[in-house]
Amino acid sequence: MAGAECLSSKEQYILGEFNPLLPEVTDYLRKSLRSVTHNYDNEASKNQEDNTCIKKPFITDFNEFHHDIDKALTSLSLPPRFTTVRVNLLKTNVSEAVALVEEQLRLQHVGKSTPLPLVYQHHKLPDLLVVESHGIQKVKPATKEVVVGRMCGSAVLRGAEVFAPGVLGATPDLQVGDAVAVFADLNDTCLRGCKDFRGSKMFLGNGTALQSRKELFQASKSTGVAVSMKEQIFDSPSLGSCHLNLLFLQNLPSVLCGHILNPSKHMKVLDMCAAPGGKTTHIAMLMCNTGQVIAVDRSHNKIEQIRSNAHRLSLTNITAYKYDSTNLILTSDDKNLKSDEEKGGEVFNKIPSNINVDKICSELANSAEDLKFSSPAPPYAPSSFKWILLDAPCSGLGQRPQSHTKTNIKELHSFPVVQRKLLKTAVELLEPGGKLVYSTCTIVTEENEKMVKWLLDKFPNVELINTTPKLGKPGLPHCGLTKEQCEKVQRFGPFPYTNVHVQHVDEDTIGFFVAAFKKLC
Ligand SMILES: C[S@@+](CC[C@H](N)C(=O)[O-])C[C@H]1O[C@@H](n2cnc3c(N)ncnc32)[C@H](O)[C@@H]1O
Repeated sequence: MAGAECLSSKEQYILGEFNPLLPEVTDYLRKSLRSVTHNYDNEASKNQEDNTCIKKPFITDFNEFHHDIDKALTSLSLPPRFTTVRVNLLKTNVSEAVALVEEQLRLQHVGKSTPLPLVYQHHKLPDLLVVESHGIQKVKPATKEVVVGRMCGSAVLRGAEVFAPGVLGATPDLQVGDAVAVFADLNDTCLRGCKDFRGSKMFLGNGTALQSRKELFQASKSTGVAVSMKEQIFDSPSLGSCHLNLLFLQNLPSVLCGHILNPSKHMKVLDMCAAPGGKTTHIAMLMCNTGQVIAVDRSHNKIEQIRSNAHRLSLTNITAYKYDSTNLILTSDDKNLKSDEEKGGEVFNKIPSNINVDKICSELANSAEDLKFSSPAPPYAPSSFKWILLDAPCSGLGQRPQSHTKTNIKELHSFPVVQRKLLKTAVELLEPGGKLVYSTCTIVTEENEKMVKWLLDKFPNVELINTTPKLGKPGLPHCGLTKEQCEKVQRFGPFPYTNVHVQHVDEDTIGFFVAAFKKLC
């Protein structure tokens, strides 16, 4: 495997220098993505032989990518160097938000030798701040160590502290105040309470222990911050708990989705796979807290997350339902049922308990338009919505950073099946003239370009429309879409570089794909 380490051949891994995917998944992607570029080359050379005009590659980045897909996949083990934060413009403005973030960064930066990260408004998304950090740093591991799980490790790489439940192992004599090196267990082999972990691990940085070994492992349930990070090998800012009602940490392409959907105020929007509510709350904010965003997710616990995020951002135009979105269409049996519970939907009160209900009612009364929404529970009649977002469950292979991802080929093949069911439902629920936005956070063509092709073939009454603003690259060629169609969708990653010299925020994001459709009749 050129340019990428295979997990298992080594004990200690270096950030950004290994491919986190299973070998079988790497092979699958190598074929899928390489055949795309090879086909392109074949076509180009055929044109040359025919003496017709030579087609210029319309995806220039993939020229370079073509030569080293394996290297590009190693970028998945690195976090993006640019952290993006959405501003709740209903509660603050961009310059105030920049000042708040800068203040937070100054507090975190005490004692560090690197310059403060830059903070600025995104060049095309008015509600997005970019925090530009310095990427990989040289840090020498402290002698004592703690080992954390992969999820906790990814969070630390994106600027989080180490929380006690994420800690798996620690040096025997660990005391409060000790300097500790933090490692991530890459193969899930570290047992809780381990004293000297020898499995595959990656150094994340040094911190100060806020809990002793005894506190971490003797208590039945350890909570709170276990290690406060001081020097990270990747200097992502820690903004996760900062000004929770004003700022929302969100990846750039996710924020793009809300802008592409661009719903009108006082209208009704369906978010079919909504939890934890990042895009739902953005859409609700873009609608200035008017109208109604119906947020559906099939997981009960995750519905609570939508509710809590809506609450934290003071958004009252979101109604969340636990429901399987593949069954969202009203059938004749459903019509005979009366209550929401009978219909199978679990309703979550859209007004959080500590919000002044009288005030909200009087605000709503001022907006007669809003009153027409009486929180209808699913299922819904066909053609019920003018705006639908389907941020589909996907293989997630664009997420960054990833460490030793467990997704296997069987799982990879399962996602297009559910995506097709959800897309079919979405098209039925869309009213003629309505807009559907489809997105995934994966780089797999079967879930992206090829899914768009499937939809267009299956539903002749649906048209692919342009997505704006343009921040991503066009879709990949030779997946069934024409050049014009490729230019309408947006693809982010995998990027053909693995280091921190990327200059532009739009070229160092998670892997993502977004397409938009209009229903004609
Ligand atoms: C990519 S995540 C959505 C992220 C979300 N849109 C956000 O921006 O915060 C996909 C979600 O789809 C949900 N899901 C998967 N299958 C579903 C189904 N059949 N019906 C409804 N939700 C489903 C999962 O529980 C998961 O929360």
